[in-house]
Amino acid sequence: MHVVVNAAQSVDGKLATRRREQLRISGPEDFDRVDRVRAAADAVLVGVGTVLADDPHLTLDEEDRRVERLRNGRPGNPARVVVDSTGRTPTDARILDDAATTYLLVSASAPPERREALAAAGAEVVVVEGGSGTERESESDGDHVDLVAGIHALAERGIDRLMVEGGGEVIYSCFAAGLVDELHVYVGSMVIGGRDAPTLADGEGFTEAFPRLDLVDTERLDDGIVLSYEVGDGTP
Ligand SMILES: NC(=O)C1=CN([C@@H]2O[C@H](COP(=O)(O)OP(=O)(O)OC[C@H]3O[C@@H](n4cnc5c(N)ncnc54)[C@H](OP(=O)(O)O)[C@@H]3O)[C@@H](O)[C@H]2O)C=CC1
Ligand SMILES: Nc1nc(O)c(N)c(N[C@@H]2O[C@H](COP(=O)(O)O)[C@@H](O)[C@H]2O)n1
Repeated sequence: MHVVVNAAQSVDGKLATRRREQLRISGPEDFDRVDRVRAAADAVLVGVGTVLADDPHLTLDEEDRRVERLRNGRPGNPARVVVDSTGRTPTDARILDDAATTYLLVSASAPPERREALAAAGAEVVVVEGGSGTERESESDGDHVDLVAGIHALAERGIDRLMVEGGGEVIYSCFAAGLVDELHVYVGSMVIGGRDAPTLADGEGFTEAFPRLDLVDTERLDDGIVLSYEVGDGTP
């Protein structure tokens, strides 16, 4: 599985305001780049925090890209994935419409009535049991979905290239589990501020063994810049 993380942040590293409302940091050129990255992916993943805050759709904007995917024997839109331990995704969330397959990765503790309600609303509910048996070590804290096992479950469903769009909690967990291969960050020319505003990587934070990144490209788009990294093996 190849995992690409993409997000947009302010110069001070925030993904949104302290109110956690959706904020357009990217401009049209960057949103077009994001659409290209989505089009190349088999699935786009977000955390339930992003679903609750943004009610995203996570489909392609550009019809030509959908047509090209269909011509190549792929679904018109990439699948959508939400990591949602207890099934908090609202049953009327936009992500549950029929524009694409939507996998909800829940943990074994998700109440059966929530699983049933979400399946009835159109989700493919996948109960992720901890311990994936892959070479990458499980980083589950017991409460959240075990991302390593979750990625394994997605791979079993034919997903080879996964785009992670956030938010900060999930991006941190992906790094902590050693799952990230590429990181693309759009830095918009703005300051958001706020100690409680979400950042690119929240969670517990690292105190050692910081993931090391190789800067492989920079591109000026709109009034900001895209920083593209490959993720190293942890050796400084
Ligand atoms: N500018 C940008 O590019 C983007 C901005 N955003 C913004 O980010 C904010 C949302 O981010 P954030 O609050 O961090 O939420 P996330 O989208 O990262 O979702 C976090 C939630 O996902 C669930 N989860 C399940 N498994 C895991 C796991 N292994 N690791 C971490 N989380 C897990 C948890 O809820 P539970 O315990 O219930 O399962 C957790 O609270 C919003 O304000 C949104 O607008 C979001 C995406 C992109
Ligand atoms: N790349 C990027 N730039 C921004 O400025 C953003 N606010 C986001 N947010 C992400 O995009 C999702 C919305 O997708 P839809 O337009 O609904 O398809 C949102 O949920 C964030 O993941 N991204």
